[in-house]
Amino acid sequence: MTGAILDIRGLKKSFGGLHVTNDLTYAVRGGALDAIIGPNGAGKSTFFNLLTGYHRADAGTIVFAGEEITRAAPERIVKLGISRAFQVSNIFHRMTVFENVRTAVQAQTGLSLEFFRPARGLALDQTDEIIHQCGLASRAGIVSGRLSQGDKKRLELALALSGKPKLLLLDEPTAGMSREEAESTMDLVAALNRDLGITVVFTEHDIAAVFKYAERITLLSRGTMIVSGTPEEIRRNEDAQKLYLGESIHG
Ligand SMILES: Nc1ncnc2c1ncn2[C@@H]1O[C@H](COP(=O)(O)OP(=O)(O)OP(=O)(O)O)[C@@H](O)[C@H]1O
Repeated sequence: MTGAILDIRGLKKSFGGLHVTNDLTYAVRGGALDAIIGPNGAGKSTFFNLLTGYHRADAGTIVFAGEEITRAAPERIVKLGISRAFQVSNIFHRMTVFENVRTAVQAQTGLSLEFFRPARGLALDQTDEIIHQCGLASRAGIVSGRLSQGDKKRLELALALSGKPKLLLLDEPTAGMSREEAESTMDLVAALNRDLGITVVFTEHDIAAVFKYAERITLLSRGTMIVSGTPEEIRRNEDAQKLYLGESIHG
């Protein structure tokens, strides 16, 4: 793919005898907002674990922004610009929204705010900016444990932004949300993609969100890519219908 920010060829990973990632070739255009779908156990999380260096591939290559990262350590991959917002929350629930984001920004800069005043000012500016970008300004002083599900997801996105990512990986960003919260969360993801130019790849079981927001959809099953295309192409694809979508998108 020309203009690909992520280029994956022949990626393989097995656990015991189970081929969880099975000769996967996949590319993402810089600036894209793409979805990965598939049944439970299809290998979506494992794929993200390989991308972030949490698991080591058995074979194949992963190239990100022109650099091979197949065997890179997680810290190196984060530094190069891949950030992941987890399905399971990363938030410190007793801290306020502001304190959570400031802590993440501070961890990213690696400087102590207590001893280095210019760094402190920069970190506070960046904290404010991220809180605004994520629509959390009116929640900045609230203890994070008290946030609604939708606002918790906004905070997770804010924490992911602290690393100034080029590529954001989202595990089921609308899991456990009402329809309104899901829409509002995906509107924010789309805004971060459009306004900040961050490439986004998200996994999702919420098919309505996938078809509304994704520019390209890739269906995985048993660790293999079954089909990848525009929402319209996936909607019309017989394998996608048979393996995953069933009747759910006809209406
Ligand atoms: N560390 C591991 N050791 C052994 N098996 C694993 C490991 N991680 C994942 N698996 C297996 O790999 C398969 C794919 O799991 P994975 O979590 O990647 O799927 P998924 O598509 O993300 O599923 P879901 O939609 O339920 O989140 C499953 O059969 C799982 O049990």
